[in-house]
Amino acid sequence: MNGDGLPEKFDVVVHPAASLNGVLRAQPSKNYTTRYLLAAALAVGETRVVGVATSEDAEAMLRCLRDWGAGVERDGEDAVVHGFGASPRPGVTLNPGNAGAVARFLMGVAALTTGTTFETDYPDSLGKRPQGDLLAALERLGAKVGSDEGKLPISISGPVRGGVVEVSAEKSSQYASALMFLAPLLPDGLELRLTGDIKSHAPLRQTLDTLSAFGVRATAAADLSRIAIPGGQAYRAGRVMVPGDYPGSAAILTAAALLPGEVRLSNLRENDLQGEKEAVNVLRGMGADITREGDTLIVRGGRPLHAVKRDGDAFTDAVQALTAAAAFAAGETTWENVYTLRLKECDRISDTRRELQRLGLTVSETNDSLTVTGTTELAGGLTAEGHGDHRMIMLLTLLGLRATAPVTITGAHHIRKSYPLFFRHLEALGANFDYLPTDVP
Ligand SMILES: O=C(O)C1=C[C@@H](OP(=O)(O)O)[C@@H](O)[C@H](O)C1
Ligand SMILES: C=C(OP(=O)(O)O)C(=O)O
Repeated sequence: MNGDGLPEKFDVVVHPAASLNGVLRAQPSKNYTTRYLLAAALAVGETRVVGVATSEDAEAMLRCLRDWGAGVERDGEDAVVHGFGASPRPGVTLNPGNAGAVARFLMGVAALTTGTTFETDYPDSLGKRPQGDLLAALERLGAKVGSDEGKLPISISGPVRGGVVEVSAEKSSQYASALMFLAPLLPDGLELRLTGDIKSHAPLRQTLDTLSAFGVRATAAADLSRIAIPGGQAYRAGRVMVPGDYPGSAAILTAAALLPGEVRLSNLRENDLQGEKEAVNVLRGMGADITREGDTLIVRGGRPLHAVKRDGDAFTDAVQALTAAAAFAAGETTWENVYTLRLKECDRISDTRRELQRLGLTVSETNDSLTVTGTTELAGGLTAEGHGDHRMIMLLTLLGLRATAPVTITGAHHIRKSYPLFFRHLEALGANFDYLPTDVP
């Protein structure tokens, strides 16, 4: 059993739900948890990170920071971090689990050390994701880098001085964010030139926001193609509060829109840089009834939805959840400019197309888009593959809630990567699940 009271490994049976009703508080943001914990470790002194996520990705960051020499204590829902400043311990092997952002941010910072090795216990997921563009930028700065053809396991040795450096932002924004965390602690800072068609602008702005919260100066062009961070700065220890998580909440909001009832979701501030905040407008554009009262969103569900065509890169981590809305929206919904979804925990274009087709939906893909034709009835009554991907599990769960017969999802424990209480939250709204342990012989 885990903190969520669920088996260590399990498949989930999703029972169709007639309605969803109730009040929830959005969990803490994944992207701000990883950023604030790292920035706290890069500061000298004590930082209290108020309300950190309890997900596997958050744990991965905490574990790696401890291994690098940070003091980390949990105090209720907070983390109290004693940072190592510009001196993470050299000669350490870090395991970032299955967390892409954690792995990449730490790889950037590893250039402060005279040697850090990265290994993952998720060789079939994080182990397959590309790191080459970040490694190339680190090499251009003078770091020594070893890798398995641009993939984990990876070793990085500094020190580096900094200067002007190009980094491709075409496959992931996380490479540039990694260098942004490194920059202020280098003697010469970094003047980053982001090359290629820049993806995931929103997380880059969250990184700038984090630097600013820790007193680090940075300037960025409006299109983010140039980011300058002077060297010789220090991260300022203090107190930061993690806001609510829009990517995970997008799944709750979509579930609430798909079924009759009224759901209130609090802790989602309006003035927030998470791109997945746009999920609210996407759902509204599809016909959902969502209103806001301060930090609370109110969904009155069960309205008929209609298809939309949107650039999904702006809300990359909400595309899977919104695909569940597309599955029941009249017409053809297309998510454009989503090539990078192929490079996440699974191939979120092809694997999604296959799972949805098996469920009876009409779906097509191009290299960088996904199109789903909505249906009024989904039979269900079969087993779908979770692909070890928390966001695929969220999508399939939402489809199961609206299906005629139950849908079973394999490897549903991988939900814990970002949203351990996902099933518990839906249960609180009236949904019904069976958990089938898969770790018993
Ligand atoms: O910077 C971050 O914290 C993240 C950036 C995004 O990745 P890409 O930049 O690879 O799209 C996002 O999908 C990921 O979940 C978190
Ligand atoms: C892709 C994701 O995370 P990461 O890149 O940090 O592994 C995600 O949270 O959907």
